[in-house]
Amino acid sequence: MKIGFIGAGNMAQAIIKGLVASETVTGDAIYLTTSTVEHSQEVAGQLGVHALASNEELAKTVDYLILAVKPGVIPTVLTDLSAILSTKDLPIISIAAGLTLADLANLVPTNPQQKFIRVMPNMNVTVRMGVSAITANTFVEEQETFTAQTIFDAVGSTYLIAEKDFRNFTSLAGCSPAYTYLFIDAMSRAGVKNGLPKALATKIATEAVMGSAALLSATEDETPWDLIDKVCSPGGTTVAGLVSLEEDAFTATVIRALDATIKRDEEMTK
Ligand SMILES: NC(=O)C1=CN([C@@H]2O[C@H](COP(=O)(O)OP(=O)(O)OC[C@H]3O[C@@H](n4cnc5c(N)ncnc54)[C@H](O)[C@@H]3O)[C@@H](O)[C@H]2O)C=CC1
Ligand SMILES: O=C(O)[C@@H]1CCC=N1
Repeated sequence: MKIGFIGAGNMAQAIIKGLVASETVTGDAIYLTTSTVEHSQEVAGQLGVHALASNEELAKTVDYLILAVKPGVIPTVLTDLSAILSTKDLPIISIAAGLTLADLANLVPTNPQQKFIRVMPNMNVTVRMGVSAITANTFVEEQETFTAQTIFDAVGSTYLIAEKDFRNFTSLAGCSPAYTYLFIDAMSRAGVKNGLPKALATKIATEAVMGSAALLSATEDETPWDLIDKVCSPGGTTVAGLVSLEEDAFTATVIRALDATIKRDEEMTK
């Protein structure tokens, strides 16, 4: 199976690295294009995959096509592929935020039965701990959805969800690595304020967050609040910090931030 990536920036590179590391496909089965041939060759060389000269050539070559360009670039890319898509049965996977299956279908008027699969991954695919949502239009066969799932299972976990839940999923998984890094960095700055070197403080905060997530993930029937209670010694240090966080509306602030991502996704769809 040959997989093609149109666009090879943050996300495509993360997926390719994870896919190759998982040995689901070899670098030899992966093809990419970027905005210039020189850049494509440079990135492909770094990743050990093939660069092709144009998006048209890529679409002719591969069995599955992954659109990994910014959402605003997708209309141009699909218009350029219109002729090929009218003759070739080529499932297209889009990872773009804010573009629905219906939006994508409207961009390929030459093939009213064009197969589109929508995936919302996150950056953690780089270390094969991504969380990806998958949905497909009615023209996609079960086996093809399964193949898309296999690609993203190789770089983390996948959830087949209804398209109506994509925005919610994007806020919880697609965007949240950025918020988690912000939290880690904030803790690390506190460490610096109180005398530790930045690199050491960041390493400690990162490992603390990683271990906390691993513990929560490993517990079968405990909620985050059950674990919070276990960390808070009566009259101790943690509860003092917890009260301070909630005085500053930590939970409400996070919910407001995720609501903002959903609102932005809605705006991008219009
Ligand atoms: N960055 C993230 O954490 C996530 C991003 N996404 C989605 O992934 C997509 C890509 O995002 P990033 O990788 O962050 O963007 P990026 O800006 O890092 O990469 C975009 C790539 O597209 C290439 N490109 C631009 N025009 C092109 C054209 N006409 N033909 C071929 N290649 C072209 C650029 O050279 C670059 O390699 C977006 O649609 C975004 O919504 C989805 C989930 C997470
Ligand atoms: O910021 C964005 O729009 C993309 C989608 C999810 C993560 N990054």
